[in-house]
Amino acid sequence: MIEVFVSEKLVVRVPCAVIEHEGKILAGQRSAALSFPLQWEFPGGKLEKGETDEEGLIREIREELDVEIEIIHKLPVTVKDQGWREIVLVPFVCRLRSHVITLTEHEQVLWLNPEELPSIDWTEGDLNIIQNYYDYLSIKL
Ligand SMILES: Nc1nc2c([nH]c(=O)n2[C@@H]2O[C@H](COP(=O)(O)OP(=O)(O)OP(=O)(O)O)[C@@H](O)[C@H]2O)c(=O)[nH]1
Repeated sequence: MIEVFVSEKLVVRVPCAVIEHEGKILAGQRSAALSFPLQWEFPGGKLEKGETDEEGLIREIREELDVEIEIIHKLPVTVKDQGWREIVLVPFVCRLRSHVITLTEHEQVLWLNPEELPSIDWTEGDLNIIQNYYDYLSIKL
């Protein structure tokens, strides 16, 4: 895991994936045993030493969902202040390269239409990601 102290605050970089498949987007429900239990997130996680955002994301998605992804587009970074640390969320629009998902960490996943995304209880900061994803879709269309 890469952690950097800036002005005494821990900064943690977390690449995460907005995975598109057949017009829907994957949301993952965090485990009841983790921080922010049962809230929804875009799968991903903290970087390991020496990894780029893209390498870390591909590894995390393999570990969490047992699938391969193709990274399509980087969305703007969203910073989430948790008081004692800052989470720097680095979202990427991705597509599946393999299709059988096996969950190793999440309680469940949902495939949602883009307009359904705000209807579930996301971890704080993710609504920014959703808005940035909408902006990306509007430019793309
Ligand atoms: N993967 C992911 N993490 C997110 C999102 N939004 C968000 O705030 N986070 C936070 O970023 C951190 C990601 O770390 P992680 O995936 O290794 O999860 P973790 O529970 O083991 O970490 P933690 O115990 O340090 O909080 C978590 O604190 C998680 O709550 C998101 O959309 N995707």
